[in-house]
Amino acid sequence: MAMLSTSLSAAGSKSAATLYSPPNFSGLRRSSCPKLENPSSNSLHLFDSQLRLPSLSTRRPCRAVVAMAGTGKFFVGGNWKCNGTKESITKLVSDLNDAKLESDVDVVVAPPFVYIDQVKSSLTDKIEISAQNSWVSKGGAFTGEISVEQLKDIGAKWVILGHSERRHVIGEDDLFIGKKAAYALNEGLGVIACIGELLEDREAGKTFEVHAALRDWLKKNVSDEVASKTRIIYGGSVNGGNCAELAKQEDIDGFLVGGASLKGPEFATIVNSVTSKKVAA
Ligand SMILES: O=C[C@H](O)COP(=O)(O)O
Repeated sequence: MAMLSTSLSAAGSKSAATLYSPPNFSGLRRSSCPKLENPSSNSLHLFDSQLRLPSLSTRRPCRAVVAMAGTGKFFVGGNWKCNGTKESITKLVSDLNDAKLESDVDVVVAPPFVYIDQVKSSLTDKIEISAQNSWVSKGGAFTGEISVEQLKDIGAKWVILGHSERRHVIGEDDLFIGKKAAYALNEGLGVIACIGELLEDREAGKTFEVHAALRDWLKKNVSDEVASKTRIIYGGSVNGGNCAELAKQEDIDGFLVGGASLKGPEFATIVNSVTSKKVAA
């Protein structure tokens, strides 16, 4: 498997939909977007830290206004991973509070557990808080774990599950991640579920095919409504320089950003890349 890159933001789930009272979603997808002339050379790759985006300049612009899936809102999550100190996080929160963010974007940040309370009490309420993990069931004698109930108690609205770093470094598997996701959703926490594509798909530039296949899978195995409501977001070296081009792509309903989310102004640029999605080429 490749490193994490594709995530399902499960805001379409019943529980999360209740939490966020989504407005009328159109669920419209572009149907007339022309195919890339040379998908293998033009397509984006999902990458780890060694790999970088290929040039996007040869990508043929899509002459269509993109209608977002899900709530109709772009979704940008900042995964701070195991980074930060009280001091650096104070600065990051201050930069985010000062930033001008497009209003029609769901913005979420995921600090390390120990800083959630600090962030929650100092960050603008326009940005919601996510955890980076949660326990698979109700809390109890599970040393070192954090329960969904505790996350809700401290004000978190989301949790990232299935991140490749937890799959490959910690050893979590699909079954365990699936149980965690089910528990969190059932308890009313939004889930950002991460699904890595195969390395050979990534290297063949099939990232967008993976996104489309995910949507098709949901359609066939769950329902048209869930397929339409689920936001499929992209993660993997998204930054201030490549976000606008990435945002235009069909079946990219937002981003999960790692390193670039640690810099407030750059993260704001990524959030505001939604404007490029709204512009008809
Ligand atoms: O959770 C985020 C992904 O692992 C991407 O991280 P990155 O933007 O630092 O490549």
